[in-house]
Amino acid sequence: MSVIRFDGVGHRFGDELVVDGVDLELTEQRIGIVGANGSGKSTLARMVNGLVTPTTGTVTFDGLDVSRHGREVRRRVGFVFTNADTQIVMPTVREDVAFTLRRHRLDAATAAARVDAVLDRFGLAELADRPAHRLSGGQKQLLALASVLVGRPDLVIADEPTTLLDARNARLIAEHFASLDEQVIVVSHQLELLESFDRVIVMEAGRVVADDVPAVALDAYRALIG
Ligand SMILES: Nc1ncnc2c1ncn2[C@@H]1O[C@H](COP(=O)(O)OP(=O)(O)OP(=O)(O)O)[C@@H](O)[C@H]1O
Repeated sequence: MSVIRFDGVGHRFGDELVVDGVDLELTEQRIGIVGANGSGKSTLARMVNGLVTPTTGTVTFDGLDVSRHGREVRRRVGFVFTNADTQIVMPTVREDVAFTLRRHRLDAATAAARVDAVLDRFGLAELADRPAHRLSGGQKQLLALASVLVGRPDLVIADEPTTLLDARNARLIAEHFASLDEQVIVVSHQLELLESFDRVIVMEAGRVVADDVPAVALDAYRALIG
């Protein structure tokens, strides 16, 4: 597993301090982040692959300072957003997954085989030639995950990947996240999704207020929100 370190990390948007003095060393395979709305979870997650730069302190991924080596880190760290529509860039399902590989310098046959394998893995093979924007919400989220995983990242970060889905699709996506071989960091309000994880971090007003195995951290969070 990769090692993600936060050393004295803070982030301000204007006058608002949204992440405040965070020190963390993350080495587990499945890491969850929970917290109330506006507690800084998304900002923290986005700092791991340089989508947001810390105002103070440093974030490193396997020793690489993310602020200085953003491109290299982003090659190894995939990001799945809440709204899969924002991630679809190509007309069809197959083209959208293949788009991730455009800079991987693979020959056409190898790239096609990798795309087919990931479409199969997520039950998208039959939809390969469909317009990506016309998939259901659950299928779009699977497509977003497939498009990230085809690039074989070391780490996948997902920011509330089930929020826009109905209960059935939320469960399906949750099961996928719980069974990935890759290292994952998942921000979620769906606490059941994180119960089988290795570690859960609880954020409150930009600070880490609990950091433990899920049974302990999720109880601390439930107590916090009453
Ligand atoms: N680009 C931005 N510009 C200005 N303020 C921002 C920006 N992004 C986030 N914020 C503010 O930073 C604070 C933390 O936001 P963040 O999205 O990290 O919280 P969160 O815990 O993920 O919340 P939620 O559960 O609602 O998604 C909020 O007050 C938010 O309004």
